[in-house]
Amino acid sequence: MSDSPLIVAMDGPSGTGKSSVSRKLAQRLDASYLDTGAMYRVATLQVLRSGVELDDAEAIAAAVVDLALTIGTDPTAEVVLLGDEDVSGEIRGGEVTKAVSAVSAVGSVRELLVDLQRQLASNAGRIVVEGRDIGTVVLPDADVKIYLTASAQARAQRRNEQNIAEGRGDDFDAVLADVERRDNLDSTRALSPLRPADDSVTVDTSDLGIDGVIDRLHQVVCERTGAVR
Ligand SMILES: Nc1ncnc2c1ncn2[C@@H]1O[C@H](COP(=O)(O)OP(=O)(O)OP(=O)(O)O)[C@@H](O)[C@H]1O
Ligand SMILES: Nc1ccn([C@H]2C[C@H](O)[C@@H](COP(=O)(O)O)O2)c(=O)n1
Repeated sequence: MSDSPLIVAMDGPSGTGKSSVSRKLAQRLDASYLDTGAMYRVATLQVLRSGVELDDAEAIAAAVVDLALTIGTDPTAEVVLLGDEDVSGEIRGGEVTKAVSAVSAVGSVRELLVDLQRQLASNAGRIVVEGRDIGTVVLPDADVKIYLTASAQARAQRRNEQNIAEGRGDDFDAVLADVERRDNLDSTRALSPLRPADDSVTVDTSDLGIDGVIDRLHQVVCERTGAVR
């Protein structure tokens, strides 16, 4: 068991496997895990419930001022609460997924959540943090920065298989269109757009299984930190 501080920033577009592999990598590294996408999804759920228009940035900002978000950092147990309500399932649904890029493009939403992300990371000591702007904006001094990529086709296929397994239907074309739409919105927005940090290591997961990706990422962390594997 290591107790030396370690921050791993994991960024990349939707469906590259960030959540699946970050959670397992964190366990292998004896570290905490933070899913920042889940935080933007909870903010989006609150915005949707408040009924404001998604093109009204001021109203979105007002809707999240009192966001009662609780997010766990234990990689073996997902905890995502809005107030006392477990919203871990609802935030993955189609309504939130469609709206999340619009809400996450609003500056005050980002300021609120980035502050919280930095606090959680600094309290954890050892942590894997995944999102879109972790290596570039949230934790620019992270010890290791990884940028996961995969073709849009591979990502849509994975997401569609996940939808089928979870009873959310089988519509590859719609899933691919949503993946491409979110890639475009996330990488072209004015604030903290999705892009690799200059000092990140890019890992293409298109032709790797989950275990192969985790082995590769563990190797990168060991190489970058000088740890023995
Ligand atoms: N290397 C892989 N090979 C096959 N399937 C994978 C691989 N990585 C992830 N998956 C599967 O792809 C789906 C999406 O993975 P995951 O949710 O981890 O991606 P993500 O990058 O976190 O996406 P998002 O940013 O949208 O949350 C899941 O069903 C996961 O099991
Ligand atoms: N650090 C982050 C994390 C996420 N987002 C936005 C962009 C995504 O489309 C959305 C949902 O993330 P996911 O659950 O798919 O990882 O949240 C962001 O802007 N910055």
